[in-house]
Order: sequence, then C-alpha cells, then structure tokens
Amino acid sequence: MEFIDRREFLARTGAAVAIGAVASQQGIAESAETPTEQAVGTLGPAGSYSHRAALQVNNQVKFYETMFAAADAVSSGEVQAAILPIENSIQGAVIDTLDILEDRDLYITAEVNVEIRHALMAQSPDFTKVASHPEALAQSSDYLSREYPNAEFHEVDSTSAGVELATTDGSVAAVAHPDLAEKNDLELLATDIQNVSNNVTRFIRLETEPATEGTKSTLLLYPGREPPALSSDVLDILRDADIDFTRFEARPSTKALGDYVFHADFEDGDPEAVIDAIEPAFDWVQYLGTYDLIMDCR
Ligand SMILES: O=C(O)C(=O)C[C@]1(C(=O)O)C=C[C@@H](O)C=C1
Repeated sequence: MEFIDRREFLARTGAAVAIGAVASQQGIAESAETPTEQAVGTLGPAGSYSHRAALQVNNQVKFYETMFAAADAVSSGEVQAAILPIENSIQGAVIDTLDILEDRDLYITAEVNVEIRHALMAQSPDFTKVASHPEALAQSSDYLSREYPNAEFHEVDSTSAGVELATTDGSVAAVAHPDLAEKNDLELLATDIQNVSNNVTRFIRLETEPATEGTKSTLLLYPGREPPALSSDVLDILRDADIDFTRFEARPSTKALGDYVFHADFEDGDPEAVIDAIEPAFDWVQYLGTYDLIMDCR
C-alpha cells in the first residue's frame, strides 16, 4: 500500500498541523492553538509505525513516549482516542497494550492493519550499535544476527526514537520505516529486513465510550477458580456457547502462578447475549467494545 507523507496528507486535507511535544524534534511544526482534545495520541516521536497507523484514522496526532502515556491521555481527556499496536504477525501479542486493556477503563472502537517493512539506516555503514523498539528488533532478528553478529542491540521506546539516536550518534544504526532515512539524512543500508516479508501489525483505537456498532467484539474473562482454570476449560465454555471466537490470549492474573485473565475476540455475535450466556461460568467478564476494521493497509 501507499503511505503518504504526513505533511502531504495534512496539506491535502487542509487540516491543522499535527501537534506533539516530540514532533518538533523531527522538524514538524507544532501548533499551540490546535485543540488537542480532537487529536489521537500515539507512540512517538513522528515517523513511528504507530504514527502511520494513527494517520489512517485522524490527521491530528499527538505523540507520547510510551503506550501507557498515550492511554492515560485518553482517560484524562487530553486526546480523543489512542492508537496502539495490539498484535503482530511475527511476534504475536503486544503485551503493553494487553495490560492497558486490563488496567484502564477504555473501549476498543476500531482496528487498523498496517504493513510493517523494516529498513536499517545509519550515518554510515561503520556503526557498532543497533537501536529500535524491541518489537522491531525481534521482527528483524534473523537479518541482524546474520549480518551484524557483533553489533550491540539497544532497545528504545519506538523505532522513530531509534532514528533520533542514529541522527545524533554515528555509532548507532536504527531499524525503522525506510522513509525515515531520507527525512533524517541517514544512509539507507538495507530494506525489507523483517524475518518474514509479510509482516503486519494490527492497531486498535481506544476511547472512553464504546462504539454503538461493529462486527467484532472483545471480552476479558476471569475464571477465578481454585485450582486455576486451564485455557482448555475456558475454550470449552466458549465452544459450548456456540460463539465464533477469533482470538484467544492468556495473560497472568498476577494473583498466582498459572492463574490467567483471558482476552477473547469474537465476530458476528450480540455482545450482550454472549455475555449473558457465558457470565455464570466466570468470576467476572469485562466488555472491551464492539468495532470494525476501518483500514487494512496491506
Ligand atoms: O516503534 C514503533 O514504531 C511502534 O509504533 C511500535 C511497534 C510495536 O510496538 O509493535 C509498532 C509496529 C511494529 O510492529 C513495531 C513497533
């Protein structure tokens, strides 16, 4: 798919310039007058994959150093919504986002799929360290360990934060979207370095109120049993309720070893009826929203 440059996008739509404390570091103007409550918050600085996903739903983007900070900005009303990665086709679940879904009173109101193609960039080929988001380093681990077995790997808050490091430190290379090389005067050393060429990350939009309609719904399920319920026990309950579950993830409940909170997505079911059917089998069931896939950039 074709991603358009953010400034080009804003110029085309005639929208206000995107805002963000970190945006200025990438040379993108800030506008103090822009009402941030209309913006979406996401992981910055500018040029992160989260930024690319956010532009698919809103042309005003505010950047945060962590996904937790972006989610908190929704709760406090600083921004209207947050766009966060939840699942990658190579690395699986994005744990920070699953934790945010458990800990914050927010709803999923949309999802966006974005193709992820990583590139390696630096001031010159003579670098000794590679900096990037841990997910991006893991998604490119085959290439990096094969071509740069002696490099030191440095985890930073986002791929674009890695690019910022590479622009100020000649010993650092970054793994990020290839567009960021030219924008930051870095040499593009390799493209398409992800372990599997078909690399896609699914992002969700989080808001304080649920959407009124959609084809997919997400629930958190806590069996609260002693001894703890197994995934197979929970799957049996869901199967017996005859619901078309499309994703099932277990996260530690933090109460005891082997005790889990389950994240489950299902399609084409009435969430109220589904909750009524399965609720008696659980200690608690939390509704996380009903939503549609609004952009599939693959
Ligand atoms: O670091 C970024 O650019 C991000 O937006 C984060 C993130 C992630 O957490 O998965 C998003 C998409 C890619 O899978 C790699 C990194």
